[in-house]
Amino acid sequence: MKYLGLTHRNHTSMLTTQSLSFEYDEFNRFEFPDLHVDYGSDLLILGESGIGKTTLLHLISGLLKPKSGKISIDGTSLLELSEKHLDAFRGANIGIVFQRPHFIHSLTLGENLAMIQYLGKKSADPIRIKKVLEGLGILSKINFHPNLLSQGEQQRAAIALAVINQPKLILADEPTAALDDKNCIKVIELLKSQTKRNHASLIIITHDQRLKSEFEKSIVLQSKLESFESKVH
Ligand SMILES: Nc1ncnc2c1ncn2[C@@H]1O[C@H](COP(=O)(O)OP(=O)(O)OP(=O)(O)O)[C@@H](O)[C@H]1O
Repeated sequence: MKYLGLTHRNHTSMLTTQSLSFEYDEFNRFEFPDLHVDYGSDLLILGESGIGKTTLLHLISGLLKPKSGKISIDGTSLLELSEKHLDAFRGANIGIVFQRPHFIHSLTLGENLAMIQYLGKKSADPIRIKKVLEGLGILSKINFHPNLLSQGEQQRAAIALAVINQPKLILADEPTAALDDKNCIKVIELLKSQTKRNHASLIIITHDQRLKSEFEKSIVLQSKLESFESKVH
């Protein structure tokens, strides 16, 4: 495995991963490059379909357990947390923009956000909900059920779900895959501005080459258990 160092290893990292490996089966084995993402920084992780991008994102968020390696987020060693504490840690510190948004369809958009506050053990904060929706240009949809939102509105609502609890780390899985160029840039700008507003760090994983020019730091996952290459533009 080849890995060219990307960011500086230091104690200011929001996220560090070390020697992460994972396997689903003998055909799907992965060794991932070490990541270092500083507080307030962005990182783009590129790679073609099937290379292991979603797997890496699920490892970083604790949804999958690695075969070996270490993950530290804001100084907490993820793999040392019990299941219960891991769920609570994720709810409070990590916001995930999933490839397909995870809404509760029987609740309105506002109620979905209130539910995430509840699950993240945050106090109910309707003012914060309105502020986030306003920042994303969808405050008028607060009382709508998610299936009544357009695709672009659903994408923005997915960002609202990820940032509502002011997570320290925002992970976005293919947030622009289904979007035209104009909306692609818009969504990236929204993710970046929401990240900045929350003083958080942002990791985007994608095969969308259009995003390359939008980020200073990027990593390319090149092939399973072979070579990973990283670049700084
Ligand atoms: N539960 C599973 N069991 C076995 N193999 C799996 C499982 N989940 C994913 N894989 C395989 O692992 C590989 C990596 O999957 P992953 O979803 O991480 O790729 P990806 O880079 O995110 O792809 P895409 O860009 O298409 O979403 C794929 O070949 C996939 O078939």
